[in-house]
Amino acid sequence: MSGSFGERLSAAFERAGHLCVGIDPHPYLLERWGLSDSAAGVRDFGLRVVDAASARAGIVKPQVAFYERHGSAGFAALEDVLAAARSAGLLVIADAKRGDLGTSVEAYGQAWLTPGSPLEADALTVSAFQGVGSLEAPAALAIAGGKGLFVLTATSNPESVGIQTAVIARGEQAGRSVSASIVAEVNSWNRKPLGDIGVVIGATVALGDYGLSDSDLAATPILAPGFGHQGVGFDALHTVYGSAAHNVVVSSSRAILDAGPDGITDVIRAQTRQLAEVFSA
Ligand SMILES: O=c1ccn([C@@H]2O[C@H](COP(=O)(O)O)[C@@H](O)[C@H]2O)c(=O)[nH]1
Repeated sequence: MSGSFGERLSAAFERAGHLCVGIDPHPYLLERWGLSDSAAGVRDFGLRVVDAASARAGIVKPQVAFYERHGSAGFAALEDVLAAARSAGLLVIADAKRGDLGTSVEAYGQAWLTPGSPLEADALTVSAFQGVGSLEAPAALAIAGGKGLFVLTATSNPESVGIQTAVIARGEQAGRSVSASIVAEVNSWNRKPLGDIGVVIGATVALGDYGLSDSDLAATPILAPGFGHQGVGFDALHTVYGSAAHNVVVSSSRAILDAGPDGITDVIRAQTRQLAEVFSA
């Protein structure tokens, strides 16, 4: 592995496009895939998705919660899925949404972003509820080691609107929305053309409602759930993200996984093609 996370993400976009295949072994999907709702089932599911994604997409995003359901055996399964994805040359975003402060959040960073660690991924989703500054240690670790973070900023779920559009009352970010303050602070860690510390901005949101504009995101990687099962079509990409669309990791889980083990390769191929058309239009 060489280069910064931003460089590796740009290379993945260039090589394989912007699709990020979600690895979300929901119980209903395990049943549909003929697998048991067990650690062995989620392991098999993850490995099959990795196999289908490799050579057809550049990025995968395992949803850690579905592995954590199975305790230590689930984490062992996840370790195998992460290792298989990375050795297949896929960029891996662990969707674990970790957040804390001081040495505790530093330990989360070490768990997911240290080269050679059992749960090594290329990037980790994190929460800034304790302040973006609380993420300093994992951000420094990521930047030093060629890894990335994606900070929850304007999430795709409707329940988030109140808290994420709330206006900051005190401190250096006073007057900005919570989302805009997260973007401003994250950007202080980023360098052009594409930084290592990204944000999660769902495809279901309108940037303006959050006090954001596409020009704020010129060098910021954007992890974008909300496509497919949550209702947004790929053709909305430029409308939602404007000039920042070229930085978007287009996350799609159930809209791919619903195809089952026999249909998944065709769906990944089709979604990759659709996205390439959106970017070339
Ligand atoms: O704002 C957010 C942040 C994360 N997610 C996660 O992305 C996938 C979406 O799955 P779909 O099946 O494509 O809807 C899932 O793992 C969520 O936990 C999100 O949806 N929104």
